[in-house]
Amino acid sequence: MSLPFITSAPGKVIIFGEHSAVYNEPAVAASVSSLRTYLLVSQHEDPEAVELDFPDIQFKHKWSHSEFGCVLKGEANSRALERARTNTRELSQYLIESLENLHSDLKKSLFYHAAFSFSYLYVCLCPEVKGVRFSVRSTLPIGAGLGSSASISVALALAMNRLSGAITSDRELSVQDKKLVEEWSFVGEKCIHGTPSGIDNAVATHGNAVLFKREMDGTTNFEFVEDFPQIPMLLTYTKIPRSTKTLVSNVRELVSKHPNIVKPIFVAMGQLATRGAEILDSLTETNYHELLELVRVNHGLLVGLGVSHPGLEAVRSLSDSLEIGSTKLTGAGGGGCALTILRKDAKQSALKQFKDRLENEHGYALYETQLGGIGCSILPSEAISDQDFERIRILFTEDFDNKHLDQVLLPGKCTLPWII
Ligand SMILES: Nc1ncnc2c1ncn2[C@@H]1O[C@H](COP(=O)(O)OP(=O)(O)O)[C@@H](O)[C@H]1O
Ligand SMILES: C[C@@](O)(CCOP(=O)(O)O)CC(=O)O
Ligand SMILES: [Mg+2]
Repeated sequence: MSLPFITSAPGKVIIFGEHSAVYNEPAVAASVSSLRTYLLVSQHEDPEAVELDFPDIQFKHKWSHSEFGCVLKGEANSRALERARTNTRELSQYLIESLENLHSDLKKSLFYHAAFSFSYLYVCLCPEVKGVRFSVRSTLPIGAGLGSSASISVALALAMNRLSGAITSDRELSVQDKKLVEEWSFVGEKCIHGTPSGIDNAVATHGNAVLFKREMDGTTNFEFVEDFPQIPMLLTYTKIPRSTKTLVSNVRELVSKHPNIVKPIFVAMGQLATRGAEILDSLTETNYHELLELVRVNHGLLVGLGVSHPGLEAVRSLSDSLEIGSTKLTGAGGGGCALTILRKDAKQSALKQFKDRLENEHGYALYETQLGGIGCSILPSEAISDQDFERIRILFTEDFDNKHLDQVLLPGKCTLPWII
């Protein structure tokens, strides 16, 4: 496999059905193609090194390839690895324990899940690869409910399947390629937050917008919402940190305490998502009002699950009082992002007041971004000149702000010939 090459995957916005998606209810999500994770895979100066650089979270770690011997060598390990490679529906307990030893120095840190997810995919997909550096940069806020965990899992899964030779095309990513990326990025999501539904990594893989459902038997069904309408919306990033893993496990506790109360909430959310997908598939002036209603009801149900936050309620109540539209939390909640679908008759003065107050009184960041667009993509080494590589390498090593990354790398906007 010739180096360097780059993979990329978008973030996402869940429009209807977060949390209930984990309990096999349908959910609707759309990619946010302009907010992405980028992974540069390049030659390492040390031929034995496997290095992981995450400048966005100030994390860098270099392993010597021999350190993975505790997972790769020996009969028992080979059998466990074979099982982990063939059965991706649940994580291999054996691998989890072996990798925990390898990462014992990181166990308590924020970086543990990212390093664990990387190593699990590495030992399963391309364990013989060494003398390589994996550098990750995101224009996507991390831990914000926009699917950064899924986006990095997709970028890693695509890169490692490329390194192993499982994905070779230099023209386009086939349906089979994307199925492989979706399957292994789901493993990456599980390493980061335990019991994902799979909607985040499915959207980050395929792009566009999907009505997604994970069946009881673990298989996934999804239909693309073709020609996803560009609905006027605002994304508010509260910058309130939270962990999807914690929020999802809190909901799990609630449903085990009150199954007869919480399960009907999940069913209602699933109904909401199905109706929402129908409306988005054939949006009209009349059913647009119903879309706003579904957003309002979905948020109320999420509040009932205990996954909102006073900082999110500030956004929701301001959008209500200014009558600009309907707001719901998006992603796991607990902070992170809120999605406001705007009324067609929202007054410009009210919109300006909404943005000014959230930015100046709360310190929130607002994104006016399009939904849908390009999913995972790869820039093969043949498409990267030495001059391009030098410019790109600096983007991954120096502290550049997001717009520099987008100018050079954003698929569909930059001049580089990304394969999608
Ligand atoms: N660019 C990145 N660099 C390193 N780790 C990342 C990056 N993006 C995501 N992660 C991992 O994903 C975790 C956030 O995932 P999660 O809590 O599901 O939030 P969300 O998916 O909403 O962003 C981070 O704590 C980190 O482990
Ligand atoms: C809460 C959930 O429905 C979405 C999590 O989204 P995020 O990691 O907060 O971006 C979990 C899932 O579906 O995997
Ligand atoms: Mg996540």
